[in-house]
Amino acid sequence: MKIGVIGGGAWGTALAQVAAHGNRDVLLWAREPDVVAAINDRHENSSFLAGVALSPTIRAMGSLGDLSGCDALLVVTPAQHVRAVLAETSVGATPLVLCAKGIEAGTRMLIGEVARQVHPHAPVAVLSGPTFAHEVAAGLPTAVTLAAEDDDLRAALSDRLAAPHFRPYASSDVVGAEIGGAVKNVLAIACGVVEGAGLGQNARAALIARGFAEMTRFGLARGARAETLAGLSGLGDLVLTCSSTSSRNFSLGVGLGRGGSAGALMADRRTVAEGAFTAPVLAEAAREAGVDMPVTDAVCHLLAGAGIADVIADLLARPLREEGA
Ligand SMILES: NC(=O)C1=CN([C@@H]2O[C@H](COP(=O)(O)OP(=O)(O)OC[C@H]3O[C@@H](n4cnc5c(N)ncnc54)[C@H](O)[C@@H]3O)[C@@H](O)[C@H]2O)C=CC1
Ligand SMILES: O=C(CO)COP(=O)(O)O
Repeated sequence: MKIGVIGGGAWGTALAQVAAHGNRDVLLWAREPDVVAAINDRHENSSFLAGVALSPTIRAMGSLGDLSGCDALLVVTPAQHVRAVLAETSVGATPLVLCAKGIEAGTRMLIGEVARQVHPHAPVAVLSGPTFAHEVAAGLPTAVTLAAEDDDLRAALSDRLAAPHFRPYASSDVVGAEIGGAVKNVLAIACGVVEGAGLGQNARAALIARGFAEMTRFGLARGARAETLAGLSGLGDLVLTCSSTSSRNFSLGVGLGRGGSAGALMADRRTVAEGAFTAPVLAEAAREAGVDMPVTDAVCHLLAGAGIADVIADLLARPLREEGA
């Protein structure tokens, strides 16, 4: 199975490195000519994944047309760009493995829904989980959820992408795998705020637990399975990104918690903090589904410039409720 990767950011590059395990050929499309040149000439991506010696069997290209002939395409651009990039890619019935974590603004579509709309004949899979790109690229042990409805596709992709340090767990719950990854980015911003504002470890643990309740309510309303939400792509990734400044979303939250404005914190950054884009659309989608997501709403207010003290006070002043409700 010849793998093509769409997106030469940190995660696309790390996944190309995984797929190149055992000196297998991998094609990688990157948007930036300097990234294409650095990968082909020096086997490095100093722009997005500095300090990693890439496999020489990874070949980078600047034209999406060069990916034709691949047996599966990993889609690893930021969520808000997936539609445009897929529309430029000749896909046909080639399986698409979606690795971006987010919900499309405007349409409120999960990325799998976007992919199916743009390429109705392409089977869709989702790869998601607790996976800091730099750790994966360094060969540290990592486990992910690999979800696809089709049994054969799931097995073929798991076999092809598994490596001694990279362990996919198969699932047929595509929607569940997607929702965990999208929602945890928003909750990671909230946990970063707790850190930045010095609200303490108790508050962070409470946010993780109540955030997971929120993720579960939304996921179940959208057809996800509870065990997927409690697995690697849901709870696993939530715990990772809510506890480390290696997370761009958590770091954005730390900045907000210290009193920075979202605009200033997001300006000029070359890397993506998906939660900032997902939060408003997730809040809309939750309202549409009749699901209460107070932490997500709080993140939206903070991103829109509300003061931390007011947002925290509002969150804590909500009526008391049953834990399982
Ligand atoms: N970095 C990580 O550790 C992980 C990232 N992800 C997800 O992977 C996706 C990609 O993130 P990263 O690789 O981290 O990106 P990154 O933050 O390292 O780099 C930004 C990427 O955005 C691309 N980009 C910017 N403008 C674009 C446009 N108009 N059209 C297409 N692409 C554009 C850049 O070419 C670059 O590849 C995100 O959804 C992220 O949540 C998932 C798991 C781990
Ligand atoms: O998704 C990730 C780890 O699983 C990366 O998180 P950040 O995008 O917050 O850095």
